[in-house]
Amino acid sequence: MADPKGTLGGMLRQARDRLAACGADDPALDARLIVEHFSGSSRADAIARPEQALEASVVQAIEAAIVRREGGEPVHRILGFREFYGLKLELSPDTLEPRPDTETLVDMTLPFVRGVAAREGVCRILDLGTGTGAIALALLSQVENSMATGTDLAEGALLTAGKNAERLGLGARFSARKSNWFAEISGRFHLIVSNPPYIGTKEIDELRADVRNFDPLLALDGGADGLEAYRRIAAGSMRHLEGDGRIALEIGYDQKRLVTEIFAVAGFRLVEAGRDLAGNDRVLIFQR
Ligand SMILES: C[S@@+](CC[C@H](N)C(=O)[O-])C[C@H]1O[C@@H](n2cnc3c(N)ncnc32)[C@H](O)[C@@H]1O
Repeated sequence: MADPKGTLGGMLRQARDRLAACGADDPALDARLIVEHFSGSSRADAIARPEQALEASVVQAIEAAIVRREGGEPVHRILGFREFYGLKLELSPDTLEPRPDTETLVDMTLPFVRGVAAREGVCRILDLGTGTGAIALALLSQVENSMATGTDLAEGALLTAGKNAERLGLGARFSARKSNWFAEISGRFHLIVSNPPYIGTKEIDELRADVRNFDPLLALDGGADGLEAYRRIAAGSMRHLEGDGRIALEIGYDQKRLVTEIFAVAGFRLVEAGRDLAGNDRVLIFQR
């Protein structure tokens, strides 16, 4: 009989037990993601053929991934990709790992993007701080007559976003541009979206270790009170938004009132607010 450590089922059990012992939030899921990724197997394989033998190099790669996970590295950082809105997005050290909560922002803006695309023939989107390209690419994947510019200050993020767009067949409708918020942007857009850094500088140390140690600081640090990016985005939006355009923002759970005030001073009113999967205030949509 094959050494159970070298079989698909045995490896899954071993990975799950080790990750449970180190306190991972969801050891069964992490084990499955790691084993499937490095062995090229599927969930169905694990059910139908648990005795399937794994090559020594595959066992080694899985072992190495488990050690990284035991050390606190998030599972998607180890795999190098994360699913967002049904899209497989490559990650890099310069990109935030896109979060399921951000899908709320995509859900809430899709009807507007569809409406503009149907009415005007095209919807132009600006995604400020695009990271992996998550928000822009999700919208482009859902609405054919749309195009997006994704900006970031991190060149590594722009490279990754561009690669994601190409791999997903969205490259012709996505352009990545290095810009400090609006600094290098010209023209007007129907929709400005952003999930900017919104954690106050002093609160960064209090974040969970897996966020603090593996998401890039540039993606997290929103300045002294966490609101610096919103001030910059509010200040530039009037010049870059079409007359009947919308601004859709992800916010921290306690920032709704303050961000609404910042945009009111810049001439925008709140037209919609949404909560995330846990019921926290998470998305604000503004227009003139
Ligand atoms: C919270 S992450 C969001 C990434 C992505 N949009 C998402 O939702 O997964 C914020 C992004 O803003 C970028 N960023 C930070 N400061 C910036 C600036 N001054 N100008 C443009 N982008 C900036 C970061 O590099 C990071 O990619």
